[in-house]
Formats: sequence, structure tokens, C-alpha cells
Amino acid sequence: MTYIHTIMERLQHSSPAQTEFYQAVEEVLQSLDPLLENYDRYHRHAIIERMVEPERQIMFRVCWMDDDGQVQVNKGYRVEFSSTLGPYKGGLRFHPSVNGSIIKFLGFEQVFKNALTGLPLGGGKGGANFNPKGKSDAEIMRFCQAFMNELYRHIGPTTDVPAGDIGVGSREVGYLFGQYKKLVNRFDGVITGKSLNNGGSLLRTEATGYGCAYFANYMLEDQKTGLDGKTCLVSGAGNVALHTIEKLYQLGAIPVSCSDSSGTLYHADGIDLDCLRQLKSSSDGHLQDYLSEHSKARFIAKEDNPKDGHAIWHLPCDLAFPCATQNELTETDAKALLDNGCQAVIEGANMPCTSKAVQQIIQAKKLFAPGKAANAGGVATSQLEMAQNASMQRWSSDEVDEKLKDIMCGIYTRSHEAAAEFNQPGNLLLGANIAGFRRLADAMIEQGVV
Ligand SMILES: NC(=O)C1=CN([C@@H]2O[C@H](COP(=O)(O)OP(=O)(O)OC[C@H]3O[C@@H](n4cnc5c(N)ncnc54)[C@H](O)[C@@H]3O)[C@@H](O)[C@H]2O)C=CC1
Ligand SMILES: O=C(O)CCC(=O)C(=O)O
Repeated sequence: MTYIHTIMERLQHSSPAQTEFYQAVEEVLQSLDPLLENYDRYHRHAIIERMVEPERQIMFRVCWMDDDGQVQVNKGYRVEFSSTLGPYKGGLRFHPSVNGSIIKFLGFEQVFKNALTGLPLGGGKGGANFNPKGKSDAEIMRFCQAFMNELYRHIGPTTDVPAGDIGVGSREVGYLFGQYKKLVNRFDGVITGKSLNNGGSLLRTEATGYGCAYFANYMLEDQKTGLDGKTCLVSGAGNVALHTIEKLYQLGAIPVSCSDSSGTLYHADGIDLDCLRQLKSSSDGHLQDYLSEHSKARFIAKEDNPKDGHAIWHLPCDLAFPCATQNELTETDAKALLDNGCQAVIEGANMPCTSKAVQQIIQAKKLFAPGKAANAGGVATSQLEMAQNASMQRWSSDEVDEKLKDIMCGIYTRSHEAAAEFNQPGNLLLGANIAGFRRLADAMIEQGVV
């Protein structure tokens, strides 16, 4: 394990105060321990040292004018982590919490996730510390245009292809794409998650949540069970959460919760998805307003969260799907889930469980599906969008859905088989990290010292 300390010390020196990034790196390195023990060539080629250092990091000023004529300034990022397996690929996050550490952890995770899909995709991530909440449509458009005024010179359909993430949906992607096209005078497949009018793919919007539910079902089928009849806690109320809830219903499960930064909504009979969608689509809708239509539901405000935890994970369930944001499920929460009989945690978000929470779940021999496996359906369908753009075709929903299911099944199988090969059957965290790492590391060695 000493090489882990050496790498972590190096990172703390070269990239100070990047706690989320250290967390993501350490988790991967711990999983790789059994592989690296026997593979001197990875050491000789300094594979780990190269993998933890992004190929390129771009930071830029974004100036835009708000509706009152006041100039606003934000900080933009694009971290081009690895182009070993294909163009840099990964979303853009617009959220006030965005900083260098968050974008780097997301980029690092993305590299391994994309490798695990088996598709020709490198990894990157970007975003800005811009808060879309409360902004008018015109302000959002001006911000996206200002952001693209710098980003356009770094991206391209075979170099770097961004997409959405928190705070970036098809509206923002539309404005970003429009400005790119204006600047370069080409209709390129340079960003994914586009609307159908702009050359997007059917099912890209749904893909992360659908893929997450498919992954859970493959994992449970391998245990001779399935989603049918299972009570599920889902956190978040955005793209990933809503489509996870939708697919869980279609596969026979009962999703009973959702959440946002105001608190948790719990409806033991099952969340009314139409009602939730209506609330979230209105600019002044609050989760709590759900109670006016469903008197048996409960709302737990964030002020009533338990110490060091989140009320949502203290509710009874068979399965838990954290689908909001990083570190939203703590050690305290993991203990509560296990005490309440939860059988599996499936990460829809990126790194939603803290390291200690993950350890708790794995040590209790419960199933754990890491985000880089379970939420890879989104980026995989982005690759399907790129393939359609490059060949100027449009595939039907059924075609895309079949491909998505195959890709999720492949990710599950690769993770499961690698875990068994390294004598930790069922440890999908270890399996996913090793399977992604091997593909990437071998390609890096083949490409020489670059
Ligand atoms: N959109 C996509 O295709 C993919 C998204 N992801 C990950 O899934 C997660 C959710 O992303 P989306 O649903 O796309 O974003 P979104 O913007 O549609 O929804 C985010 C949800 O998380 C909640 N949230 C965000 N920050 C929070 C905080 N600090 N505390 C409590 N709640 C918070 C928001 O209220 C919202 O309900 C993120 O971790 C993202 O990186 C992962 C793979 C692909
Ligand atoms: O679709 C994409 O390119 C990226 C999706 C994403 O940001 C993620 O997988 O976390």
C-alpha cells in the first residue's frame, strides 16, 4: 500500500486542497492494489502517475450581463483528463459549489467510467460556479453564450465533446450548441444531450436513469431476484432521479422517495411521478407542495436531517439509489440503511457515497453498484448520439434502448468478472475499477510515452 501514500502525498503537494479529487483517486487506487502487486510494467510505465494528472486543464473567466444591466463574473473550467481511448468526453456542471476539486474528481471518475463502457471515449469534465437558480431564460442564454465564447476553441467532434450534468439540461445544451455553431460556422456533433431538433438522440435524456435501473436489475437477477416488488429510496429530483423512478416503476419496483436541497419527500404508496414532474417543471414549484395533492406523503425539511446524515436514508427500503450529488450518503446513513434491511445501494449520481459509507456497505456483504458502472448509461448514449451525428442517421427509440441495455449488461458483466478474477466475487467496486483501469492502462502502454 505504500505506493498509494506516495501518490497521495504527491497529489496533495501538486494539487493542494482538492479533497473530492483525492477521495476519488484513493478509492480507485485501493481497488487496484491486487492488480498492481503483480504487474511491474504498470509501474515502469508510470501509469498511475500519468492517470492522476489531467492531460490539460483550462480555466477561464466568464463575463455576462444580468437583466438589470449589471456585469457578472464566473469561473469556467474544462479538464481534459484523458484522450487515450477516444475524444475527451464528459458533462458540464453549472452549480455554485463548482471548483477545481469537484471538476477534477468528476473528470477522473469519467475516464474510468468511459473505459468501462468498452466504447471509444476518453474522459473530461467541465462547468462553472454559476447558479442557474432564479435566473431568467435570457440570463441563462447570455451565460451559456459567454461560456462558449471561450470553450469553443478547445472542443470539437473528434477532440472534446461536452454534455450536460447538474444544472445543464437540453435548454442549456441548445444555447451552448447555437453559440458554437455561430462561432465556427459548422453544424458539428460537438456536444451531446441536444434536443431532437438540434441533432440529439432519442432516449439520451432518459438514458442515465434508465441505465441505472437496468444495471440494478442485472445485478439482482444474478442473485436470482429482481426489481419486481422492491421498495426503493431514490434521492434527487433532477434528470437522473426522475428517469430512475420512471424505469423502476416499469420494472415493477416501488420508488417511495425523492429529494432536493430543501429536503426529502416520502410517499410509502409510491411517488406520483406526474405530480412530481409538474412541480419540478414550474419555476415556483416546491417539493413540499406535493403534500397538497397527497395527504399521506411526508416532507422532511433539511433542517430536520439527523446529525452527520440525511433523513432520506433513514427510511425503510430494500434498495437505495442516491441520484443527487457527491457525498450525499454518509457513514451514519449507510448504518441506518443496513439496520433497516437495505439489500443494495446503486449509485445514480457521481460519488454520492462517502468512502466510509462504501466500506460499511461492502463489509456488510451487501450489493454495491459504483456510479462509474451504474450511471454510465448516460455517457454511453452520448456515444450513440455521436455515432448518429457522424453518420447523419437517426435511430429509433427501440434501437437506442436495445443498445443501452446491451451496454449496461456488458458493464455489469465486465465488473462482475474482474471481481471474481481477483478473488473478491460480488465486489463490483473493485471489479469496475480494475476492468476500466486495465483497458486504459494497456492502451496507454501501446501508445508510448506521450
Ligand atoms: N445527467 C446525466 O446524464 C448524468 C448525471 N450524473 C450525475 O447524476 C447526479 C445528478 O445529475 P442530474 O440529475 O443530471 O442533475 P440535475 O441538475 O437534473 O438534478 C440534480 C438534483 O440534485 C439535487 N442536488 C444538487 N446539489 C444538491 C445538494 N448540494 N444537496 C441536495 N440536493 C442537491 C438537485 O436539487 C436536483 O434535484 C450528479 O451527480 C451527476 O454528476 C451521472 C451520469 C450522467
Ligand atoms: O454524456 C456525457 O458525455 C457525460 C455524462 C456525464 O457527465 C457523466 O457520466 O457523469
